[in-house]
Amino acid sequence: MSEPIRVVVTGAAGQIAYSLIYMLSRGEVFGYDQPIILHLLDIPPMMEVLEGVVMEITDCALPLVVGVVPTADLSVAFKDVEAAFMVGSMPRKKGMERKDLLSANVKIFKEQGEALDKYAKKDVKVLVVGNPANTNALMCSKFAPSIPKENFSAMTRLDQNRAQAAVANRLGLRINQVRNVTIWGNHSSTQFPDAFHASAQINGIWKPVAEALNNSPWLKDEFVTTVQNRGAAVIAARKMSSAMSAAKAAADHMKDIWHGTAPGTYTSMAVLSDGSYGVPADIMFSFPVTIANKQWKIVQGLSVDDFSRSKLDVTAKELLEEKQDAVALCQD
Ligand SMILES: NC(=O)C1=CN([C@@H]2O[C@H](COP(=O)(O)OP(=O)(O)OC[C@H]3O[C@@H](n4cnc5c(N)ncnc54)[C@H](O)[C@@H]3O)[C@@H](O)[C@H]2O)C=CC1
Ligand SMILES: O=C(O)CCC(=O)C(=O)O
Repeated sequence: MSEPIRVVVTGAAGQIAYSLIYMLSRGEVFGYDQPIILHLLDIPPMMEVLEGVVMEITDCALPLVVGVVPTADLSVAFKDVEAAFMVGSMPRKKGMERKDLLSANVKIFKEQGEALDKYAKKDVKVLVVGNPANTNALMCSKFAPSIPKENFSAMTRLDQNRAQAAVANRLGLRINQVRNVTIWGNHSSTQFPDAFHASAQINGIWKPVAEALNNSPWLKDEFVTTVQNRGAAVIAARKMSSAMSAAKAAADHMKDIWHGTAPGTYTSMAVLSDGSYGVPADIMFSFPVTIANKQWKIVQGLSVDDFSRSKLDVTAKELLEEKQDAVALCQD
């Protein structure tokens, strides 16, 4: 067995963490032979609830969990961690847009960025889940200057999973018979779910999804709006935001960072824009990426027609506005 790694989950007493911790503890992310020490951070009023979560982890009798550190202290939570799931923050309620959470949440990511900078391993991989995830990730990285910016990403994998599932359902295929659906931009209702570069396996042969769907207008309208608004639809139905699917997506995202993407496939994550595809630099924008040796690379050379261009521009504009607001909030 390898040496244990330290993994922090923030918002550990909350609903996403409740599903995520189990997946991590089973070995689904870091490997079935990788022991872990779980660092579980929440705020002081949640310590009793967190104690209950710790009891349950113990009672699961999970061989890979060799230590659990529940805490409300940032210096303990981030000490020597190699992977960070930044979930802890307020979720939106019915009728809110995710960016409405900026004023409530961004300072959490400022403070926790500073703590990562001080206490975490310098090669820590940081996944921001808490909304508005892209801009929180940007600010978190800005307040952790000693950690490479490339180590920070924000989660759009849930949107990708939703999009992949929607295409598979439409074509009557299994989920693994659809690949390379991309989410561009913000984890918000301006995101652009793009199946124009995706493929579907039909009768054993991979072909473009657009061809499989006979260039159906669905790909430009209902598919896009359904994925954009899926989070709100879950809130309307459940009266709480998505949690099981969010935890699964967080696990998928970090698993790809740890083990890489499969040949011929790519995945979506919000990473620091370098100006690829005409996207402004220095915002956390979701791109298609390949990953090897825990390093991502933006997939280059995908065609962007006028329809896609206008979608990319709208979501980039929103991220620039969020960034401006976040910078102002973090100056207070
Ligand atoms: N990027 C994505 O695709 C998704 C993002 N989200 C976001 O994830 C976040 C968490 O969602 P849930 O787990 O459902 O919320 P929740 O309310 O069930 O849990 C959040 C937890 O964070 C804790 N928390 C609050 N401030 C904290 C701080 N400063 N430090 C540490 N912990 C703190 C709370 O006490 C609570 O236990 C929300 O912002 C939500 O909008 C949710 C689903 C998908
Ligand atoms: O929609 C929200 O604001 C919370 C959950 C979420 O981000 C999602 O379901 O995509």
